[in-house]
Amino acid sequence: MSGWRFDRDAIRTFRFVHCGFDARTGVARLAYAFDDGPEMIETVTVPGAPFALDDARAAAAMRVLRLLHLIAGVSYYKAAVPGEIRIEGDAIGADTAALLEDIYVNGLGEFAYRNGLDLHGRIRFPARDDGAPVAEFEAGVGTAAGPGAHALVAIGGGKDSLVSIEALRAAGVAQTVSWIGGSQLIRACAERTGLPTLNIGRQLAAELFEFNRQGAWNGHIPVTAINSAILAFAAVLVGADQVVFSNERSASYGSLIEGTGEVNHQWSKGWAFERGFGAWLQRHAAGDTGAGRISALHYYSLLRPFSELAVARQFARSDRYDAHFSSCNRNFHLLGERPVNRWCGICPKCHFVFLALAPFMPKPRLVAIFGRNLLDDAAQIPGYDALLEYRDHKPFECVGEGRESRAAMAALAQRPEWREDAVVRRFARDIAPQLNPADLALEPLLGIDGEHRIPAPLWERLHAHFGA
Ligand SMILES: CC(=O)N[C@H]1[C@@H](OP(=O)(O)OP(=O)(O)OC[C@H]2O[C@@H](n3ccc(=O)[nH]c3=O)[C@H](O)[C@@H]2O)O[C@H](CO)[C@@H](O)[C@@H]1O[C@H](C)C(=O)N[C@@H](C)C(=O)N[C@@H](CCC(=O)O)C(=O)O
Ligand SMILES: Nc1ncnc2c1ncn2[C@@H]1O[C@H](COP(=O)(O)OP(=O)(O)OP(=O)(O)O)[C@@H](O)[C@H]1O
Repeated sequence: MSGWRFDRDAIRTFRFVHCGFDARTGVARLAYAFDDGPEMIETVTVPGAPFALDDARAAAAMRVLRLLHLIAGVSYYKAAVPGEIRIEGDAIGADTAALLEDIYVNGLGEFAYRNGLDLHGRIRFPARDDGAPVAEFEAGVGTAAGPGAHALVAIGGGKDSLVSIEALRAAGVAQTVSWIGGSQLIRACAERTGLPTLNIGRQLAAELFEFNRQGAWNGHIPVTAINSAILAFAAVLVGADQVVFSNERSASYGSLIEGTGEVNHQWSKGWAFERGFGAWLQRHAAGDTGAGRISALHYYSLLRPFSELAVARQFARSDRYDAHFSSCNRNFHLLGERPVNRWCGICPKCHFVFLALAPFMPKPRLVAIFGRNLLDDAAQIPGYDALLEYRDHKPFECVGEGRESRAAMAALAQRPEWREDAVVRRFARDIAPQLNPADLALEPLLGIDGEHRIPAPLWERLHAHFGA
């Protein structure tokens, strides 16, 4: 509407206006608006069009697209966090509303904390009255990944997804390495795998950036939830029966903030999201329990049973990606600058990944990857203190638990090649004496956890690969 001005405090309603998919072009359009303001249209482009979908697949695609529309709305909703959410068109069920409330409240946890907002009780998705909530439906999880399975595997350019890709390769699962957005770094890693690739386009509505300039609320959003929904939608279109992410056990634990409690930057990488989202797909898109469902659509994280340290150990077993990968998030901005040499060397992810790999890699190899030794630079001590949860909380980033950082540092303090380095020496002198030595052992943190959604036959085949 011409003349409409963005005023975050005056906005009352966030509207999910409509969503649609053109099977001839592969373009999905997701439309949102505040009050009677202009439509904000995000597009997602899946290569491989035109798509010829039978009735069941077309119906499943529309259901997953609808969920994608509702999840991706979080980027726009956050700009004003109005008190009312309105969904135009068909009403959603109570279980979908509950999943969305979970994603918005927890996925915007860091955003709310940093902006001094309280979203609890504020975010309500209107739902039709379904009667009793639908029971959790996990059927089929244990039977997938047999012959004929085809996985879309998310790749993020870092170590985690590369560990999963190599594990699936070893297990003989057909996989398409898939990513969202235009990152050249991710493309280089994907090409290095030598496997088929799928690069999905995503364009945020230009209005959002304009609203940001006009004073919108801004902050972290649950990007893994959005990427998961995009890949689930793509899986239905291309006929894949699995969507595989690489979120480790450690992702389920947030930063403990005094006076606030736990705030998890990476909530949508955690177990609670995986369970809820995976069960929703099973219930609404897959299974032969009703008309218009495809036979299977399994969503799981292959690394859920492992800690960050266990994943780092696994990654260190091969040097295939040393010259290509980076976990530094500064590579992935939509706008603005990127680090020149893949690792900025000063952010929490660079700090953590260097530390997590150090116990498992020859020192010269690690220093060659990063182009410098982060543990022999006294200027990095405050960054490492936060990782160690020493006089600071764990950073709002995708890093391992404090106990993992402390155990890795303690292991290095025993190694002649590391113990004289500035950050390690300072840990051994000032921090370790205050800790219980029994809590600093590395080995117990490398164990496998039973909580995961990996299909049972696949998990059995993976045991040998992971040396379990
Ligand atoms: C690359 C990055 O870390 N970006 C975070 C940063 O955003 P910034 O403003 O510096 O730049 P851009 O990423 O270019 O974004 C520009 C604006 O666009 C909006 N926006 C972007 C993507 C989106 O999906 N929705 C959006 O609304 C937003 O208004 C931006 O200002 O700081 C932001 C605020 O804290 C973060 O939200 C940005 O994080 C990105 C969404 C992102 O993709 N981050 C991943 C690298 C990331 O954090 N991955 C985690 C997974 C965490 C999770 O799932 O929650 C990981 O490494 O494991
Ligand atoms: N652009 C993207 N498109 C699709 N999936 C992505 C994208 N970025 C990240 N992911 C996926 O999201 C999950 C979390 O990302 P994360 O950054 O932790 O993993 P990574 O890049 O594989 O490893 P690292 O932790 O070393 O950065 C992973 O499964 C990753 O594959």
